[in-house]
Amino acid sequence: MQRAFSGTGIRASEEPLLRAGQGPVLMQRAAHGLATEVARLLAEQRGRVYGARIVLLAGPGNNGGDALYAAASLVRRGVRATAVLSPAGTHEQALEAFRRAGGRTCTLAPEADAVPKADADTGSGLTDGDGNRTYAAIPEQDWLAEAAAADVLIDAILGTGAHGGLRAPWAAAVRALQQNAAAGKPDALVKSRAPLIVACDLPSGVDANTGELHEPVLRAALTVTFGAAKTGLLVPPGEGAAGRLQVIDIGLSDGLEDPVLRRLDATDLALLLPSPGRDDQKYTRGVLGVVAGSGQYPGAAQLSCAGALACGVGMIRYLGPESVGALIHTSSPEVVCSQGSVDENHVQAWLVGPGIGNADGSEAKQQLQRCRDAYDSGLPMVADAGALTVFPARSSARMIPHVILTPHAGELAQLFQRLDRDVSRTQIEANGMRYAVEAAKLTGATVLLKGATTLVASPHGTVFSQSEGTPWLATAGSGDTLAGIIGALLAALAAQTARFSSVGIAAEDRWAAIAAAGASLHGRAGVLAAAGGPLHATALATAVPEVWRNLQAPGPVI
Ligand SMILES: NC(=O)C1=CN([C@@H]2O[C@H](COP(=O)(O)OP(=O)(O)OC[C@H]3O[C@@H](n4cnc5c(N)ncnc54)[C@H](OP(=O)(O)O)[C@@H]3O)[C@@H](O)[C@H]2O)[C@@H](O)CC1
Ligand SMILES: Nc1ncnc2c1ncn2[C@@H]1O[C@H](COP(=O)(O)OP(=O)(O)O)[C@@H](O)[C@H]1O
Ligand SMILES: [K+]
Repeated sequence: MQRAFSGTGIRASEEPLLRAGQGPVLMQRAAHGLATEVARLLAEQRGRVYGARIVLLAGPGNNGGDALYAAASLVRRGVRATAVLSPAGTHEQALEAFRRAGGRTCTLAPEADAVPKADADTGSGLTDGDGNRTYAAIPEQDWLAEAAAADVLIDAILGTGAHGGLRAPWAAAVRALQQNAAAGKPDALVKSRAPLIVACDLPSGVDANTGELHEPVLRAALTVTFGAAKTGLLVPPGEGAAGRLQVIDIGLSDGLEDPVLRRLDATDLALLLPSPGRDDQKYTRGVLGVVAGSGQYPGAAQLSCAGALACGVGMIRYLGPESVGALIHTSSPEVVCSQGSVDENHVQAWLVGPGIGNADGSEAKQQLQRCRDAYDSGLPMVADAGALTVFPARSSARMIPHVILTPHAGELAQLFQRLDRDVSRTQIEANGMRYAVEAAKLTGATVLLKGATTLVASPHGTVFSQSEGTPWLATAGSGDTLAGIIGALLAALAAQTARFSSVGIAAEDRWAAIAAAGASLHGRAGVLAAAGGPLHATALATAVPEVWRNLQAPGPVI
C-alpha cells in the first residue's frame, strides 16, 4: 500500500534529523536520487546521458539546492547544464558545487514584467563557467532558447517550503516557458520535442498538503519526491500536474506519523479480493440486491448488473420495472429479476440508484421508495446517481460508513446544496480531497468522489486515492459499471474484517477500502479494455475477470 503524508508532516519528520546536523546528508541523498532518475530518463530518451542538455530552475531554498547538487553530478557525467537562479538568493554550497563542476548560470531580474530588450548591453546571453549575469528581461532571452533546446527541464523553484503560488519573477518565467511550448517552440530547427519536465520534490505551485494548483504550474512528466509521497501528489488536481511519481528514500520513515492518504496496490487487491472456498455456495458468497434502471435509462441497470457479475457475485436480485428486467435477461439471464419489495429479498448488500430517473411517474417513485427501504434495512449499500438525491439529508445525523455514496464532482456539489453548503463544482475540482472529506463528515457516509483520480473518504477520516484508470473511462455508463463492481465487493466482503486487518486496514475503514478496491479494479479494467484506444462501457465488465486473474499471486512452483 502506498502511503502519502502532508508536506507539513514530512517537514516535521525532518526536524529531529536537521537538529542533529543531518540536513546536508539528507540533501545529498535527495540530490543523488534526483540525478539518478534524470540520468535514467535521459538514457531512455536519447540512448545515453553524455552530451545531453538540461536546464534547471533553481529557487532560493533547499529545493533549488537539491537540484543544483543533482545537476553538478550530471555535469560530471558529460551533461551540459544551465541553472536559472533566483534573484532572492541561492543555496550557496550547492551553487558552488554546481559551478565547480562546470555548470552555467544566469539570474532572473527581480522585476516581474521587464520589457524585453535585444540590446547586448542589457545582459542577454548566458555566461560560461563561473560567470553569473543578470537578465533585464524575461521573455525571449537566451535562457529560454537554452530551455527550448534542452532534453530535460528541472523544476526546482519551490518545494515543501512554498507559500502559495509562484511570485515574480518566477511566475513570469514559467509563463514564458508555457507560451513557448504553446507556440510550438522549439521548432524542428532546434529539435523536434519540447524538454521533458522533471519536478524536484513536487511541481512548484502544487500545494503539498491539498493538491491545489496555484497557477502557473509546469506540468511534469516525472516528479522525483523525497522521503515519502506528499498528499498533494496523489490527489486531484495535483496528481495531474505531477506525472509519474518516483519516491526516493532519504531515511525519514522512522519519524513519519500516520499517513493522510492511502493507495491500494496490486498486492493489496490480490489479498482483499474474495475467492470462494470449498464450502461456499451462492448464498454465502454474497447476494447483491440491485435497484436500478427505468424506462428512460434501462441500460444503467444492465451495466450495473454486468459490473457486479464480472466480480463473481453469488447472485443478483434485481428489483425494478418489468421491461428493464426483461432487457437485463437478454444480456444476463443469471440475474433474478422481480418487481417485488426490498423486504421480500434476502441480500447481503444493496446497490441503488443507477438510471432510476428523475421523472415523477409512479415507476420512478417506486424505485425511489425501494432506495429508501434499502437504506432503512441497515445493510451495506452503494448509493449512486439518482439515489444520491435521497439519502444525505436523511442520514446526516449519524455515522453510516457502510453506505457508500459515489458522486462525481457535479453530483457532490448538488449534495452539498442539499446540506445547505454552497460549494460549486469548480471548487470541488480544485480541491477534491477537502470536499470529499467534508462530505463524509457531514453525511456520516463513505464518500467516493469519481474522477481521473478517485478519492474515497471514510467518515472516520481515512482517505484512499486510486488512479489506475485511463481518460477513455470518461464515457457514459462507466460509472454504472463501477457501482456494480463496488456492490459485488460489498456483498462478498462486508463481513470479512480479518481480510482487511491482514493488509493493515481497520475494521471501521473497510467500507472505504472496498470502494477503493472497486475503483482500482474499474480503472485497471478500463486500461485493459481500452488497450490505448477507445473504450465503451460494455467492454469494461468483460475486462474485469482478466484483471482479477492477473492480480492473483502466482502459486508455488512445483
Ligand atoms: N529540510 C531538509 O533538510 C531537506 C529538504 N529537502 C528539500 O528542501 C525542500 C524544502 O526546502 P525549503 O524549506 O528551503 O523550502 P523551498 O520549498 O525550497 O522554498 C523556500 C524558499 O522559497 C521562497 N518562497 C516560498 N514561497 C514562494 C512563492 N510562492 N514564490 C516565490 N518564492 C517563494 C521562500 O521565501 P519566503 O516565502 O520565506 O520569503 C524561501 O526562500 C524540499 O521540498 C526538498 O526539496 C531535501 O533536500 C531533503 C532534506
Ligand atoms: N479522465 C478520466 N480518467 C480516468 N477515469 C475517469 C476520467 N473521467 C472519468 N473517469 C471515471 O469514469 C467513471 C465515470 O463515471 P460517471 O461520470 O458516473 O459515468 P456514468 O454516470 O455515465 O456512468 C468514473 O469511475 C470516473 O472515475
Ligand atoms: K519543485
